[in-house]
Amino acid sequence: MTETTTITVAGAEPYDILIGRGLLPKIADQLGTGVAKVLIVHPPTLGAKASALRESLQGTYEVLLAEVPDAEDAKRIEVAAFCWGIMGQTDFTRTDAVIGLGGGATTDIAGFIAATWLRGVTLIQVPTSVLGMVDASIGGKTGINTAEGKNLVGSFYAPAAVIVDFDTLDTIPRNEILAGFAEIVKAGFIAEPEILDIVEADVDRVTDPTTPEFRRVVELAIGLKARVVGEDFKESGLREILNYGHTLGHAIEHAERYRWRHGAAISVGMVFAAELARLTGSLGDEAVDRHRRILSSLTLPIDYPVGRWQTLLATMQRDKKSRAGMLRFIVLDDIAKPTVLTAPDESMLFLAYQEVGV
Ligand SMILES: NC(=O)c1ccc[n+]([C@@H]2O[C@H](COP(=O)([O-])OP(=O)(O)OC[C@H]3O[C@@H](n4cnc5c(N)ncnc54)[C@H](O)[C@@H]3O)[C@@H](O)[C@H]2O)c1
Ligand SMILES: O=C(O)C(=O)C[C@@H](O)[C@H](O)[C@H](O)COP(=O)(O)O
Ligand SMILES: [Zn+2]
Repeated sequence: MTETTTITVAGAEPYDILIGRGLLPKIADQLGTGVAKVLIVHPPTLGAKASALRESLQGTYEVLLAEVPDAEDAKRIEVAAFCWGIMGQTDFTRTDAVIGLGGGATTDIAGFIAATWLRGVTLIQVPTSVLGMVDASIGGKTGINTAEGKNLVGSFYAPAAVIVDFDTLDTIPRNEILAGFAEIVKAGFIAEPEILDIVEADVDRVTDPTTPEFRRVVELAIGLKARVVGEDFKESGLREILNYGHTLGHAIEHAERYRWRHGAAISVGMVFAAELARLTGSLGDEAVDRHRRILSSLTLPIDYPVGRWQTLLATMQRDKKSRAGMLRFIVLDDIAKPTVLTAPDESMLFLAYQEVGV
């Protein structure tokens, strides 16, 4: 029997994150009373798990399935409209509930339709990827992409519960585990250096979901995310630290038409942010090299073609952290000392980019 860890996210409407194994039967407890219909939003890869979940809830609830496209292809307005269509045709009311079952892209679109249908219905997030477990399913950032950029439309909408069940990882491809580690390592660099030590000690053990090392780093990353979003739900300050590596990372995802994994793109983005901090004099060589060593040990990319700079710069201008046309980056003064760098000189940005450029 595996122990269940419960982490509560503070805020106007606090909610629990349950972490462990064999937790899917607990979903019914989290739905509360008064729910009649449940819509499970899932990608094709999670079809069998969605059907099993439907079986377990059927009888108590009327369970509907919305199969959405895989990965980033789900984060489109047409997919939201498809889900709203199902809800409209089945008289889905304000007391019904949405379950997001899948990776971060699925939980982002599931959150978005729950936030917008009738201006908000109950949402339970059931992440099935490492990245979804440690980051995307927590904190209520929901959203879709537009032609101009990533996550440009969305809302802050907290789930009623997050169920992190490691049993759901039994089908996850190895490369998706490693992509998820980019966000775990991000948590290490911005606030939880113990994560970095554990990854450095044995990368094979820490990336094996059956080991205590895996559980430890996942719980550290979840704990950090829960603390940060509990304090600053709408990203008016502290929450920006969770965007470490994302300014360039999102621009790379957009430039690559989402063929790059989110974790891979922010891996390059973190090395870029580290190089930027080295150029401003706030981060030493060893800390920058540590970024490269750790991310490479996870087989994550640490460079990108140098000729794409102008395209990336144009996309970065639309980043949500920009203010009055000024670019802002999360950088480190040291490991676990994140800060905001506002309007760095364009020549310095290009110099930092050349350091990651190939
Ligand atoms: N809302 C937030 O706070 C937040 C935070 C971080 C990332 N995100 C978003 O999350 C997304 C990235 O998340 P992701 O890496 O989980 O991507 P994803 O949802 O695309 O999942 C990655 C791949 O793994 C597959 N998969 C997931 N679980 C599986 C399982 N158990 N078995 C087999 N296959 C499985 C998916 O079908 C997909 O092909 C991006 O869109 C990113 O912007 C959001
Ligand atoms: O929760 C947050 O806040 C984050 O920034 C977490 C990021 O890992 C995540 O990718 C998020 O979706 C990025 O947000 P955005 O506001 O830059 O779109
Ligand atoms: Zn991210």
